[in-house]
Amino acid sequence: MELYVAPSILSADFARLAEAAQAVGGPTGADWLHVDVMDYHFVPNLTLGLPVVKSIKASTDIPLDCHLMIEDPGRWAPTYAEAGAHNVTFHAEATDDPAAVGRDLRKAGAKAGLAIKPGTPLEPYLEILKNFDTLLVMTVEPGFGGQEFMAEVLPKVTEARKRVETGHLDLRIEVDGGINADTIHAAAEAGADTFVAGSAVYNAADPAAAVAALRAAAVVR
Ligand SMILES: O=C(CO)[C@H](O)[C@H](O)COP(=O)(O)O
Repeated sequence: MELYVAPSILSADFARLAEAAQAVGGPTGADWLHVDVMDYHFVPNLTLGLPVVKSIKASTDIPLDCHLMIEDPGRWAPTYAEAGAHNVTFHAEATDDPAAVGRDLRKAGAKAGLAIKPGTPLEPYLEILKNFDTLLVMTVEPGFGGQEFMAEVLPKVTEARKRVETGHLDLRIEVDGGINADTIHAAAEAGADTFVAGSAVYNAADPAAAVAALRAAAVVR
């Protein structure tokens, strides 16, 4: 599967989000633009919501990868699909019926993503992965950028990759948190194909070049 790099605008200047999107554009730039939505309840941080997602959508052609770190995703996730997000990912821990939310997202016109925190096992969700287009395995505790990569989470990525192969699933396996030039290869070797990177992209002098370098570093030979 083609490797995707998704810069996280959590590490960009929130007063200049259109510029942040433009900074990672171009033929070797971002495959998706990762937009972290936080509500002060599911995680101890607050970022942005629907009006800002709509404005970002209007400012770029890069497909938006919205990561909802919010409570009650059954109520809110489809509204991000209606706002034009390409991919809407919510947390398994935030709902009793993640498969239903995944189905609703597809009905609303988005790709559906299921996220799990570092301490959440994958096993209870293996049988519902057919309702999703992306599995997001968090490699830090959700809430903040700039944290250290948790390599101990990678066996879940490998387990997911095995299920994709044995179950012939059309599922991207995304990792998010602490992804940089030193950690991306281990995540790719474990089976990830989609890589969110915030500080490694937006703290770089040339964010688009940083995206291309990350993609190159992820290649498993
Ligand atoms: O979901 C997130 C935090 O909850 C961010 O996307 C993630 O942490 C990216 O930042 P960095 O690459 O700096 O770790």
